[in-house]
Amino acid sequence: MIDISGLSSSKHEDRKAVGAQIRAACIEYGFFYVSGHGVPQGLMDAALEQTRAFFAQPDEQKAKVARTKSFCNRGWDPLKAESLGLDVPDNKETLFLGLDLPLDHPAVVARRFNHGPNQWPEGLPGFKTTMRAYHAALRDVSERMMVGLALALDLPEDYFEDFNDTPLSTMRLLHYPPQPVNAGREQVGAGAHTDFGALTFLLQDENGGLQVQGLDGEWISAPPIPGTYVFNIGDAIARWTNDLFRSTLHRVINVSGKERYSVPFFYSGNPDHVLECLPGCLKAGESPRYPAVTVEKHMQECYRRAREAASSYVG
Ligand SMILES: O=C(O)CCC(=O)C(=O)O
Ligand SMILES: [Fe+2]
Repeated sequence: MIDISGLSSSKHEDRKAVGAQIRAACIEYGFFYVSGHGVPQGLMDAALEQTRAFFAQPDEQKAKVARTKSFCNRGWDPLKAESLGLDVPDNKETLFLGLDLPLDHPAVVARRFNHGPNQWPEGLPGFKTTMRAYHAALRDVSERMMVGLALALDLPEDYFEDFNDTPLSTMRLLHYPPQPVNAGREQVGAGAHTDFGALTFLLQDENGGLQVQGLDGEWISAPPIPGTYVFNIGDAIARWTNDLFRSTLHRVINVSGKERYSVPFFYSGNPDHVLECLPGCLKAGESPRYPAVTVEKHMQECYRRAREAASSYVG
């Protein structure tokens, strides 16, 4: 558990102390809980409440905002439309939201990957206002966390300022129906995967089900701790740090017997930003493992791989 409130301190040593904790956790696990993030509890609760309300609607209603109607990957995917483990379909349904940009925004006109407007469901009072406020709050926390990462890597605190410009920042509302305790391989809420982008902040309800792979391959439960986020870094940061920081496998198996809801927020940064080995990440004698690539290209590659795997069993 890392309390990141020190990142907002006026004292450099307070900020640096948080950076040191982030460094240690990212090297060892790539996963930790975050407290002191400043997102009001009421907003976290409201985001989950609205998520339940969205999925409680009949499928015909949800299909009005189907992801297939969006050019920028926003909208609803029904149950079993995705396979994060790249083998069996995930027992979950999802609504993709993101930075809500109008059609005439330069990044949308230029067709930057995944940039564009959200599809907002109708007939859910407070849904749009809540989700917009939640997205803005998580964008703010993400910017602070990028300062934490800069400190963790002994870089200037404003090192990632460009990265934060018009960021790819996807929010997924997720609904996992219950599955049996002895669920076989065919039944997983979300198959084992690493996240594609830079940062993930996971808001989950009280039912649990997230598991993170430990160093010797065992699955460790990451149950909800009220008021906190489960945080992890994704493949972009692993790539950027030449795998000094770990992008760790995780999965979801909902054996609570109840409907489970969660809202991960994925922060991947400005599509034009170039991911290349960061200063200070090479050990003696090591050279960069990955060629430089833009965020956009990196994300497109990750999506393409997932899509190809999914199309092998979905219609
Ligand atoms: O729902 C969760 O707890 C985790 C979801 C997840 O790992 C993902 O969507 O990438
Ligand atoms: Fe994930």
